[in-house]
Amino acid sequence: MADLASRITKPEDAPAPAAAGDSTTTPETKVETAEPSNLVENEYEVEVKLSDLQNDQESPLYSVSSFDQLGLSKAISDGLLAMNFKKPSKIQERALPLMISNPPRNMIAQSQSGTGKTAAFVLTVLSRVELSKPTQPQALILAPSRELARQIQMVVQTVGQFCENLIVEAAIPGSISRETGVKGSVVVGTPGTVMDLVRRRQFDVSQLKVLVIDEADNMLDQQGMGEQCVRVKNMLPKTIQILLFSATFPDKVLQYAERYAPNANQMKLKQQELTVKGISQMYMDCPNQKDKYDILCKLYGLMTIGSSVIFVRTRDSATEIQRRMEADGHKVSALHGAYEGASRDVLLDDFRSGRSKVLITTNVLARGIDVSSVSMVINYDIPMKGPGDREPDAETYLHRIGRTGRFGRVGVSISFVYDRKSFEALSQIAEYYGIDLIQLSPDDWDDTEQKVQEIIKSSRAKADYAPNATSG
Ligand SMILES: Nc1ncnc2c1ncn2[C@@H]1O[C@H](COP(=O)(O)OP(=O)(O)OP(=O)(O)O)[C@@H](O)[C@H]1O
Repeated sequence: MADLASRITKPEDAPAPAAAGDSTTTPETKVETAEPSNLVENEYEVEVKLSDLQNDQESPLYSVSSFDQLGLSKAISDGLLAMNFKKPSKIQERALPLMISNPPRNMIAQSQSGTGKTAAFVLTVLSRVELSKPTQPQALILAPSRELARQIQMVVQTVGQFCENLIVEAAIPGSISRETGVKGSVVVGTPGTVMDLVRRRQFDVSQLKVLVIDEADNMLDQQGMGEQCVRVKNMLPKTIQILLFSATFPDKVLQYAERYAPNANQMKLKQQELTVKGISQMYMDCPNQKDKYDILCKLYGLMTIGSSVIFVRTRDSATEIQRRMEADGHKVSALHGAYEGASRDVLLDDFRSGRSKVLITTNVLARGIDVSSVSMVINYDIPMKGPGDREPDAETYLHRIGRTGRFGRVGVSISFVYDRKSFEALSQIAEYYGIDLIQLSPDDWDDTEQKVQEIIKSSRAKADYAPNATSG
């Protein structure tokens, strides 16, 4: 099978694990291979500090300025200080001045997963809100899932903790009382619920100044929530400032985004710049479909060193794997769309706090979810899209693995392949981003364990340098 994939490398050609958080800058960047074993050791002995990364021009966390230079109010700056945000990341430093300047201008902004896009738009929103009108909705942030909407709501509240009278409401199923309607200056919601609230006249959108769409490529996709987002926009004031954010903007969606947010400033990345180097991307060559489950169980010990997310294709397989793993004595949780909202909230809260360490889920949590203790992501099924799941879904792959390696941390992703279709799909994804995947073999468990463990352990060591060990 190896001839199918020039991008998939055997262990002996594998690059040494990357230093935490610096971004891939060129497609062919490889670690020197003269003495690979030494290089690997060196990587783990040298601890990379967040401040070093933020001084490294190649890193997406690099910036030359401080938050003080960005013209934010004292209350907002105090919020950032309380969160221990010392310096902006690249996207924050570059996009913020464009977004908060007047007259307001639209923005389409792309930056790698885990590089602080949320704070970039949250700071803009907080800069625009008049706190003297605390119950008048002035900013609307849309996200694709209830979990992401709740997480963003929490970030707005945390950054805005010193903004007096700031009320941040979540517009997700079951959160807004019919009697009162929406009564906050900042509203974070999912498109369907927002549309219902506006139609029922429970959400006064007449004074909205900013519309943010997070995960915008996914949200504007005509196969997904595109139509709903257009309807929401049509209900809003024509002068509203529109900010579109994502780690991925495939060309087709970008053209559409440019129409949705006309005359926008743009910050774009090249395809080969999208992967985060702190994530060591590996793949497990499973003998067949049936063996995937046993291999997963064998990995269980490694998965619980930090926290892990296992992505599967369907709700049914999430439930089935959970059932089998629990029957085999493993402690895991499953979260997907079939659960009702309140139980989803409890499940994710348990995972955030570390009460549960292994989460089995579908694409519902592929995007945006920020749990910094996640050190491993498993693609139990390679993400596919299109009719009959024919094409590899490169965007979803990137968002899924981006649940680890947050803001300069390191992590591991392991994608399971077992037949020609899954192998080819993964090869195409690797080719698309210009990445070299490291092969793991189920026949050499010592080697597998060593490779994965080294990285996970170094991620724990580096957690000391990170500003907030578990956030969101
Ligand atoms: N300037 C900063 N200094 C320190 N930590 C930061 C800074 N900005 C953001 N962070 C932290 O980095 C983590 C990742 O940020 P965030 O969730 O906004 O990433 P993102 O770019 O939106 O990722 P994704 O594409 O996965 O949605 C969060 O835990 C956040 O608190």
